[in-house]
Amino acid sequence: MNDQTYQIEEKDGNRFVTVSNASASCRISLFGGHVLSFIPSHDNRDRLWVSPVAVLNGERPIRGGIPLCWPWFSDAHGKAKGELPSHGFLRTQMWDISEFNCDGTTSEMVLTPAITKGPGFSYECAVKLRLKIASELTVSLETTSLEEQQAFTLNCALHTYFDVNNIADVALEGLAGEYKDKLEDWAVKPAPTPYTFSSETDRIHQEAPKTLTIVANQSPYITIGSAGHDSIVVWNPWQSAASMSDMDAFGYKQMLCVETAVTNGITLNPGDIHTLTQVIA
Ligand SMILES: O=P(O)(O)OC[C@H]1O[C@@H](O)[C@H](O)[C@@H](O)[C@@H]1O
Repeated sequence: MNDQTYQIEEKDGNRFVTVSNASASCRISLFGGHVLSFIPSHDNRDRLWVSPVAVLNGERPIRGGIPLCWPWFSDAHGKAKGELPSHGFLRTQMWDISEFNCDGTTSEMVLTPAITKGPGFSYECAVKLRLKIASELTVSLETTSLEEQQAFTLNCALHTYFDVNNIADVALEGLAGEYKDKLEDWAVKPAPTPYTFSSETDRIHQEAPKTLTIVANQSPYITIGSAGHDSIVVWNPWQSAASMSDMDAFGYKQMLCVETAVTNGITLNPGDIHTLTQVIA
């Protein structure tokens, strides 16, 4: 293993990995297998947002970066709300680095979680998070069924918080068709055109385009590629941020979650591999 181009810092009971190469740098919390920043060298601007008051010591999920949702999305775990953790249990456990390679301009890292079974999910499987850090960041959450006979179904998401500087200047391009509005009891509505933001937003889009663009001040700023998904989730808590202990009251102005997700269930037969990928360019 070439460990010359990443550093590990231990802090508050957590471990943070910084990967740097000629193209970009990327910081990862091993608690959650959670990408915290992605900074391309050409403009030195972080494409990801982390709340200034995020809890990073492992006591709760990290508000910002790329939380991993698995094996269920939100509270869709089949039990009463609150009985099992929102978004599953990958984002609240320690991960290990199992592979690393760097050729100077591209770094590839594979992370593995300690636990893949728990209350609410009892199937045999292996999970890997593959990161490719270059001028683009490619994040792939891979699930392999190790079951011998039975099939199982899961949901998952790359719940990315993009740093948008000022939400009032932002439009999201590429979404069409209908979405389910969590804020209005899952009412089905058409995607707005233009897709801008002026209030709390919590939507599951049923059309799952491969490419979306975050436009800032009428210029394309971030391109989001997606694969292995059936939905796109768009979330901004707006003033509800004021009631979140790990977000400041105006934090919503700087962030937009655009999540590459499976929310309708993917069924894996024995030996099947599912890969959910997001590419941030
Ligand atoms: O606070 P959490 O568990 O990280 O979830 C944040 C948000 O995540 C989004 O994906 C959900 O659609 C929202 O309903 C939820 O509030």
